[in-house]
Amino acid sequence: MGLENVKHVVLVLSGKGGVGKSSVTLQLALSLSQQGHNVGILDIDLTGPSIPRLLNLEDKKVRQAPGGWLPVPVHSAIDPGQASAPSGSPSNGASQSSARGSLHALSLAFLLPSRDSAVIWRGPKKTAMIRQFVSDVLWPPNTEYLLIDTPPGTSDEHIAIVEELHKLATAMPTIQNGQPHLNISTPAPSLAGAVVVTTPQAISTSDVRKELNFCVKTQVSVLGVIENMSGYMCPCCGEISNIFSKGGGEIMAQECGVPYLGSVPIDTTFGELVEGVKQAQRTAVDSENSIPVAATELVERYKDCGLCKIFNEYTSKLVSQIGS
Ligand SMILES: Nc1ncnc2c1ncn2[C@@H]1O[C@H](COP(=O)(O)OP(=O)(O)OP(=O)(O)O)[C@@H](O)[C@H]1O
Repeated sequence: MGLENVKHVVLVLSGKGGVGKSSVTLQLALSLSQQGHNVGILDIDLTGPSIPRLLNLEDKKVRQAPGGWLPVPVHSAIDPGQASAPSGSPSNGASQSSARGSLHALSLAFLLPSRDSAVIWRGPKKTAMIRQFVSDVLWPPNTEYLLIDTPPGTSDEHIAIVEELHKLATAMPTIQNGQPHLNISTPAPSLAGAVVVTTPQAISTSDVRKELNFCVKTQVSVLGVIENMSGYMCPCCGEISNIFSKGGGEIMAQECGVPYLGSVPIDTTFGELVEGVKQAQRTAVDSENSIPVAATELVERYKDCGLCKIFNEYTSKLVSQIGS
């Protein structure tokens, strides 16, 4: 069985490419971590993985441990005691930061020889890879939320991941000494549901409706729709201009009878956060955990991004919806 250490699994889906699914996954993860939760990101976009790039971790490789693959650490947890430690105390940077949970990530990109390696796989190979991602990854103990970033559409990767997660949830008891035995030391994670990302335009919402149908057919509950790139927030005055129109995601959610989480404007500070890191900062390595400084500091720098407050609100809603 896999995912023993994971409590809740959330899929991030969209019908169209480029609508900001990976960006939403990343921001949900950063925001959950800021709220003190231990988080994992599993990137199952096998042919176009974006998570390593967004995390500034493109050159990292997965390590193999006796029981499976170890996901790449992005930042470690800081407990409330450490966070409030007086300045001048022995420091790993914790005294300047508030409490937070850990963040780890896994992507096929961390297993490929180079960042330009093309993945040209037919369905069965993709399905086998997804199965391995579910069964052979050693997520750290107490991983509360595993966010799964998916490719656009409803293809092999989606069918495979949902099948595997349903299999875990309905794991049959084994027979031991002639009696049915349920191994309660390896509890199954709950498939909490899906966050569905769209942009406001009809060209995106019409494809996202298919994604919602996929959820119905595969019995995945929809936690909420996010309308991304919903207007542009002026960095000077904060005023929002509706470049790609507005409200299409909310109307679609109403018509399909699923919850609407809210909208996310286009914000240039987010682009600067993930794209604007200079090469020197990308390659500078934090000696303590051998992760690029740009990645370990991402959660702190995200606090200055205009979208941080919005995502904090949406993750709080999700956390209370998912429950314990
Ligand atoms: N709200 C936003 N404000 C500013 N930039 C954004 C926003 N959302 C996404 N972007 C930018 O848009 C681009 C596409 O986003 P992203 O890679 O998350 O899309 P995707 O839906 O995951 O794409 P794919 O088709 O690869 O699955 C990225 O450069 C990202 O930084």
